Amino acid sequence: MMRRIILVRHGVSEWNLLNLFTGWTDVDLSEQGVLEAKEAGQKLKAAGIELDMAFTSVLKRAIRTCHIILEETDQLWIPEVKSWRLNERHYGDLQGLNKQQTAEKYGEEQVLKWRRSYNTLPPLMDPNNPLSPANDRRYANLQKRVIPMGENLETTLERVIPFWEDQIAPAILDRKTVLVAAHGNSLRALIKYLEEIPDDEIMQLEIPTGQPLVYELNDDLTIIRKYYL
Ligand SMILES: O=C(O)[C@H](O)COP(=O)(O)O
Repeated sequence: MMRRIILVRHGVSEWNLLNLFTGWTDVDLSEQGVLEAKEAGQKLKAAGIELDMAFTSVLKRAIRTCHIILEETDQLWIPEVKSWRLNERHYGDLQGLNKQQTAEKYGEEQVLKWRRSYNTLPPLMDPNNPLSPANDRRYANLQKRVIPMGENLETTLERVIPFWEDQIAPAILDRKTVLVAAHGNSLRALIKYLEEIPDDEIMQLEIPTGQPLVYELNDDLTIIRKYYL
C-alpha cells in the first residue's frame, strides 16, 4: 500500500506582504494567508485525504496554517508535534530588513546569494541582540550552541533531517498519512533531501504558499509521484 505525505508552506504572512526578511521572527498570517490556508484545507477535503498526524514549527504562521487546515477538514483531533527543527531558516541580521532595500544597498547578486545559494550564510545575529532566539523561552530547552544566529540552506537541512528521521519518517513507515505545515526554506531542505536535488539546482526550487504538495511514497520512502492539489 502506498504511503503519503502532504507538505504545505504557510499562507502569506504580514511580513511577506511587506517584503521583509522574516526567518525566526514570529510574524502572524495576513488575512490573505488565512484564506490560503482555508483553501488548502478545502482542497484536502475535496481530495478525500484523511490525515493521521500533523507536524509543524514553533512559529505561529505555520502553526495557524496547520490548525486552519485541520479545522477545515474537521480533523483538529489528530496528534500534532511542533518542533523548532521545522522553523524557517534563521536569517541572521537580515531579519526585519526589507528585501528590496537590502538589494539596493548590497546589490542584487549578493542578496540572491544570501537568499538562494546553498551554503552562503547571512550576516550573523549578535548573540547579545535582544531579538536573539537565545532570549526566547520557547528555545530554553536547547543548548546555546544549537541555537542558530543565522543559517544557510545547508545548516537548515542539517537540523531538519534529524527531525525527519526521528519523527516524520517513522510515522509514515507506520502507515500514517502525514501533514507537514512549515516554511519556504525548511520545506526546501526537506524536498532537497527527499528528491536528492543537487546543491547547485536547489536555487531554482520555489515553493508556493498554501498549496498542498502531495508525495506518494514506496515502502522504502522513495517517491512514486508528487503533485500539487
Ligand atoms: O524568512 C523569510 O523571509 C521568508 O519566509 C522566506 O524568504 P526567502 O524566500 O527570501 O528565502
